[in-house]
Amino acid sequence: MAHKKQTLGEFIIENQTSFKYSSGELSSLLNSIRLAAKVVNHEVNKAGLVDIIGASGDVNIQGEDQQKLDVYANIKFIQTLINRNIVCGIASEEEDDFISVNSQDENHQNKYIVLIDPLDGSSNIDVNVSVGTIFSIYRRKTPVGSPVTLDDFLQKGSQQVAAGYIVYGTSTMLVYTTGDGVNGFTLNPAIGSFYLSHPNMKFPIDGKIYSVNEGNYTHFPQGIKNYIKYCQKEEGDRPYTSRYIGSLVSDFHRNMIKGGIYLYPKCSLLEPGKLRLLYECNPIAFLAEQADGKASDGLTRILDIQPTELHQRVPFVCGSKNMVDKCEAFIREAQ
Ligand SMILES: O=P(O)(O)OC[C@H]1O[C@](O)(COP(=O)(O)O)[C@@H](O)[C@@H]1O
Ligand SMILES: [Mg+2]
Ligand SMILES: [Mg+2]
Repeated sequence: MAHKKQTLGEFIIENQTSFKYSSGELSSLLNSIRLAAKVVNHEVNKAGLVDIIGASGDVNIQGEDQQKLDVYANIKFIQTLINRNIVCGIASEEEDDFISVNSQDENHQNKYIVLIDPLDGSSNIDVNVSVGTIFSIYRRKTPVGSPVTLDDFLQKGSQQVAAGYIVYGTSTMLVYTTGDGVNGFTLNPAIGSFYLSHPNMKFPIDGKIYSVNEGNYTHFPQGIKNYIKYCQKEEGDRPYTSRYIGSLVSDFHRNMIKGGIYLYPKCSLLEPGKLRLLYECNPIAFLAEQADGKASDGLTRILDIQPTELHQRVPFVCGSKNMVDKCEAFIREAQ
């Protein structure tokens, strides 16, 4: 059956022309991400058997203990992109600063930058719960041939040319958009190819699942507390079901398929929230909107936020449109 489905490689080439700036460069970049995803997937799948479980002993710029798999995935994605000379700059959750790739070489005509969360859901690595990788792609702003600058990375999410994630779960899937809808591909481990399994993915406009770390409830803003109470109230089609995996990619993926809302609000413990705008919220928000869902910081559309720092955090509300609208209404009301 699998052989009848289109492979990711075929899909990328076939859809190249629908891409505004189609020059083949973006296709090569997506293919490099596809390759790195397979390499990391191979390591994730045998996590219990090789020395890839646990902390690496290092701390990243966010003050978080880097897990061995964070470091491994970070190296594999960066190496794959640099070795294929396919980007001019890379930023990663696990790197303090952005990496300028060969940009001194004026012949270096590459025009794309990539921002990655190499391993999302790090707290779940050791307990065999699904984790992911998130990527976001922009055209550089600075002229080709000149060194990339921070400005190239601090672009609004609305400027993304492509975004996606890989979820390493019961099956491994790569889901992405180039601004022309969202498509999901499942890896056939026996053949080592991704096949189009979820064409044209769409958020149900409404859902019955809410995903939030309720352990932080007492620290949440009043509007969020009111919305969570609303989700739990015995009324109409409520209470909703609480589902929280603790891996943004996996919670988002489930909610996109079944209908639901994910919240990581600001709270007095974590101002202004935990998730990073550039390589978590922007790519997930781009996918959400391309799948008829919605994403904001509770008030402002995520893709309209002007970034000011590489690792800045923002509150995040994302999912089925009607549910996000409702949550935002509670936030505005409480304000
Ligand atoms: O444990 P908490 O505070 O609920 O946070 C869980 C959230 O943090 C994250 O793990 C942050 O991502 P990283 O694992 O890439 O740092 C999200 O995937 C997840 O949704
Ligand atoms: Mg993450
Ligand atoms: Mg991470």
